[in-house]
Amino acid sequence: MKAWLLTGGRVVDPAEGRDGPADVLIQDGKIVAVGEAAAALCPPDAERVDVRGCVVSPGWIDMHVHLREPGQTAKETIATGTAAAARGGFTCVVCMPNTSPPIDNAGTVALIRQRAAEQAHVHVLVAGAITKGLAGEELAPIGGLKRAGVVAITDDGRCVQNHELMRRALEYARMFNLPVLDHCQDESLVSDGVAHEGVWSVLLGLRGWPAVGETLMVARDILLAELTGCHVHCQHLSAAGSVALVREARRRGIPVSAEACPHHFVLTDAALAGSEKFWATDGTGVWGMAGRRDLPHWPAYDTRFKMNPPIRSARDREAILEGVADGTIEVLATDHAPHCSYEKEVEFDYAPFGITGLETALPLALMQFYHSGRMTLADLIARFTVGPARILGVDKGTLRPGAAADITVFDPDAEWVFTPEDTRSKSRNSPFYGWPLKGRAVMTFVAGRRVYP
Ligand SMILES: NC(=O)N[C@@H](CC(=O)O)C(=O)O
Ligand SMILES: [Zn+2]
Ligand SMILES: [Zn+2]
Repeated sequence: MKAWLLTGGRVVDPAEGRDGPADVLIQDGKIVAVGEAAAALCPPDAERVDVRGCVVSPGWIDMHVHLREPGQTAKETIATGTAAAARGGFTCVVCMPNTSPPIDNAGTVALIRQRAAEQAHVHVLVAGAITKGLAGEELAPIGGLKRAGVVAITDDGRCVQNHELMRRALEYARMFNLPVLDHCQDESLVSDGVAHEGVWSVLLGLRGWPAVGETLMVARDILLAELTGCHVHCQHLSAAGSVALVREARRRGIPVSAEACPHHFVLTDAALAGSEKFWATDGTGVWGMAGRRDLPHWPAYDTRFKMNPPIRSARDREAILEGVADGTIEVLATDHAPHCSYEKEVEFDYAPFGITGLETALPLALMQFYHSGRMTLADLIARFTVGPARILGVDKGTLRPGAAADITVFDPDAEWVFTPEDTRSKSRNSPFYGWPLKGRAVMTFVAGRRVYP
């Protein structure tokens, strides 16, 4: 296996408390040395790459991805989804179980792991279901799922409504040392809502989806985490009230964590009224966008802005930004949710929820947190590395010598524009086409192999 020497980059490894210029030597799939020793130990046939101006980071982990296998391969496959991940700077993804059939038994876990071993460009970790068929009625075989290799359980896309069943799920998950990831959503409050319940849903005539529909279930999960001692991780937080509850619960030492997604820390519900209204009312919230003339245009009711949970008010977005910056929200994840064009090209009401995200998360996170001055680079990188690694209990997210060489090299200042022609995903449902982006993955290594470019 080829050896690599990455020279002159800024190595930022929050796990090791390292931030500064250093060379990195990769050999036999592992990190061999970082710093002075790297050049000294470098074998003569190693490929040397000058990465001056770039950041060398532990490989980024995206713990919320829909790869759509088995059963929905018109939207995405393990091969295309992980190619998009590699290109976006991710070296590891956790795939969600809302496939067809769902990942609620050991056989399906084995199938995905085998296909991933053959076809994936990055590591694929599997999340199993909490309940059979994600139906919320009967527990899935949690012990069997664990033995088959899942790293967590979730009914993502759905939320277990029955609190007693959820309590038992947490008790089992704790026995098997699995975190429970929850798509926090009270179905009776959300009902058939399609857009954040607020001024824009009223003006646009879209059925409202109240923030409390999420926050109520976050509260339930905190109480059950306290009762059972099981780690509960709240997925894709979107509402200010949810952030406040998680902050307070973590202060009390309850085993709860949370993630946020780029669309919730970049967009607001004004985007549903079209680009003119969005930029007029909220454009200044996105770092570097104020006053720019090269911004894209989109019409009102554009279904690329429809996702679950919905993009919310400017106040909610601000709370998410604060929560990420102060560590309440320990993880950033994409919730990459590909859908076919024919499914999205319908009236807003009828379109499926979800947007792609693997190829734009890195620049959007850099813009909103690093270029804006809200966070240091090390703290931001931690949200994509040590954060998810800790919650999933996996030995990843560091450049320590001896660790597997999963590495993300990115240029934090590269300016570029994402286009639909240019994606590696099978789907085209990103709201961020045409946006002036800042920051780009330039090279991705998985277990010492270059997987991008
Ligand atoms: N986020 C979404 O809007 N959609 C996801 C489901 C989910 O993550 O809840 C999907 O599978 O399409
Ligand atoms: Zn979800
Ligand atoms: Zn999801």
